[in-house]
Amino acid sequence: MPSLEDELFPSTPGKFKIDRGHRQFQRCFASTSTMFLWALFLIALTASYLSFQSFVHSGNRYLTASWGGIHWEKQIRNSAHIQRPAGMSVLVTGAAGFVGSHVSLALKKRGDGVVGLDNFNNYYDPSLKKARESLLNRQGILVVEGDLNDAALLAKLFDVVAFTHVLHLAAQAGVRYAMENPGSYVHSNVAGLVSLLEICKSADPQPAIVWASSSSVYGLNENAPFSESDRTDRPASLYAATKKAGEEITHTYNHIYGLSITGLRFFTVYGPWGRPDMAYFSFTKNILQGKTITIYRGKNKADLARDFTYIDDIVKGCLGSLDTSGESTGSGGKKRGPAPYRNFNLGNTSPVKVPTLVNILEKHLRMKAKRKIVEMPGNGDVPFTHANISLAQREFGYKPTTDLQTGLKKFVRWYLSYYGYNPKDVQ
Ligand SMILES: O=C(O)[C@H]1O[C@H](OP(=O)(O)OP(=O)(O)OC[C@H]2O[C@@H](n3ccc(=O)[nH]c3=O)[C@H](O)[C@@H]2O)[C@H](O)[C@@H](O)[C@@H]1O
Repeated sequence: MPSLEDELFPSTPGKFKIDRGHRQFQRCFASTSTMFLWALFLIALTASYLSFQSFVHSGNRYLTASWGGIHWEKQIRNSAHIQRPAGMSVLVTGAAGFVGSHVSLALKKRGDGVVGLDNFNNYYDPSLKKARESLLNRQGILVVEGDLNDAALLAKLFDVVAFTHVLHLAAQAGVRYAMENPGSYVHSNVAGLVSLLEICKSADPQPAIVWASSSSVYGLNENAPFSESDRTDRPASLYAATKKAGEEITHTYNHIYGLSITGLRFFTVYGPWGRPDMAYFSFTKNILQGKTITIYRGKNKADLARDFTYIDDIVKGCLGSLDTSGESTGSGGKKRGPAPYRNFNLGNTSPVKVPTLVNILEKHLRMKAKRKIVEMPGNGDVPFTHANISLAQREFGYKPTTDLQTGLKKFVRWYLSYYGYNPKDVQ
């Protein structure tokens, strides 16, 4: 009997004499077998294509990912190592940021373990973030480069270290930039937050979470000073709206999964190593360069005012919040009982008008500002902020001690040395 191969590609046509019925049967059999073979061939081809694709995909991840591996895991463990009795191991998101870098150093200094996470985006000069990272590295703190939305990376970090706390400071900050790039606020402050909470809720043990909300949640609130019990349902900017959303989102994770949550409403934080996008920082730069600064003014020519809060006071507030956070009650995605849910104002309690801020800078810089006063554009700004801090005072003894004069003096000194000015030429 001819082989199937012979039947498909006969080497000598007409070699076999077969009757009609038999031939028809053979043709039919041959075409079924052919189809079967083709099908097999196609399945094999598809399977090898798919496995090749998955190899390329995972290979890419290993080739391009800046994280993973035994050495990397060892670095993470060392960085998270606790060096005091009853200390904590804290994952600090936004660790190369202004507040993140200061609190990371304070935690490490008192013997807590710290691992940083930061995506080093270019919202403002990333070299400043890298400089802050170098400071942290020198104190034995590792900052992992990665985004909150990278669930695989977050899961890996929790695989390697059973963090007791997460200090979540990574965010798209800035009130007015939200009109230029709204998507970045949703990406970091909403999607990124949920991505982080998903990992935290599934972790076993679950960490307690302290995170950065904002004084901007008070929006158009007119009760002064602002209390945590005041309305926060009238945000004036998309930035504020995403922070308010964060407060609601964290509430659901507290309610469903038993995560301990503390939201901190920061009031216009300033100081050394600060954010170049903020007014006190850009005013300093422009005054030094002899450029005009724009000062916004509210309705009826009323000056705008902010409850400017010095970074060292904020650091104390963050530490106090972490120390009193209480524990998450769930594990592996299951709630076992109610857990704390708190929101605190961290402000200075003494608002200062923006033109007064400029006067103070002029004094420390010994230079006159070229001022241009313009009506506040409808860009998300609120006329004033003023914190009532009695809740934080009661809960963890929060008491700001640095006034704007003193704080700006320290900032200016840092600014001049960081950017290489000779203070004598200026002051
Ligand atoms: O407290 C907060 O919740 C917020 O504080 C700051 O937001 P903001 O108070 O607007 O701080 P700046 O951007 O430094 O502005 C301070 C004041 O200077 C004014 N300003 C700003 C820029 C400018 O060119 N001219 C000017 O007069 C603003 O209108 C505002 O009244 C931060 O940028 C936010 O990330 C933070 O969440």
